[in-house]
Amino acid sequence: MTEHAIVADGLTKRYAEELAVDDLSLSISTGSVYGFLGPNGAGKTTTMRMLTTLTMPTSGSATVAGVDITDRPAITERIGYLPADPPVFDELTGREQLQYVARLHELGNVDARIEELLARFDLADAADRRIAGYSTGMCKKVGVIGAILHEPEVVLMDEPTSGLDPRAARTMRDTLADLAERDMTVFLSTHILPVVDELADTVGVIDDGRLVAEGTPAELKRRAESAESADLETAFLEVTRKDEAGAAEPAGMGNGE
Ligand SMILES: Nc1ncnc2c1ncn2[C@@H]1O[C@H](COP(=O)(O)OP(=O)(O)OP(=O)(O)O)[C@@H](O)[C@H]1O
Repeated sequence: MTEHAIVADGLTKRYAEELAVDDLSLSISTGSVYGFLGPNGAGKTTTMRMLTTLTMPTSGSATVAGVDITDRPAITERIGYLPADPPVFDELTGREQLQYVARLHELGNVDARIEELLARFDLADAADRRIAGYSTGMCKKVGVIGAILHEPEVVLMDEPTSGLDPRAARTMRDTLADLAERDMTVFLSTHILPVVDELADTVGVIDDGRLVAEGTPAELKRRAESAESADLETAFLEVTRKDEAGAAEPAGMGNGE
């Protein structure tokens, strides 16, 4: 196992005039939970899509689980990805969808693990109904189970708790904590800051495609100007605050000193 589960070096993605991700470098320790925050349109999904081989960087490089992101087959085996809208087939049942995922990963018989995960996410009763009749949250749960079924080394999740009711969101947070306990690296993008505050070892804040702050949740809170009562939301608002020219101020970037 490599010391760093995710390493990005100058990762950049340009869409025509839009510089979606700008010279992003990351070094994320194996077994840690990394909370990736940023305003709408900051470049979070684009970053995750590059790290999961779904889109090619314009320049820069990265490895995930020790594999270069140009090696799609090897990466696919080692990572799990939950996009904001999980890719599920409406015509399948939840159980069939997960059996399909198991076949894609050539997992052999994982029926017991599927049952256990369905039960954990309170989906056992719906497992034999077609996904077409599922709610948004139920689809999300199937997507989550599909992303972790093959016990990947690194799991990247885009808004894993959005659309989940409070009990399911709790289960999701417990599951993510449990995965990290088992040395899986979790890269988590969300707008729900308490989730990051609770789970993340390190937080990175991206704004206009650039990493504008990075540190532990406690460090980011300490660096907020109103440090006395600062929470992660205050810290987030400060590091993503725009100056008059509209550029993010580089406040808060550093090594915590
Ligand atoms: N396929 C694409 N073609 C052109 N522009 C794109 C494409 N995908 C993303 N962008 C642009 O890149 C920028 C970053 O988008 P991205 O989806 O990565 O942001 P995000 O941080 O995930 O936002 P949100 O929090 O709203 O999901 C945005 O300006 C977006 O319009």
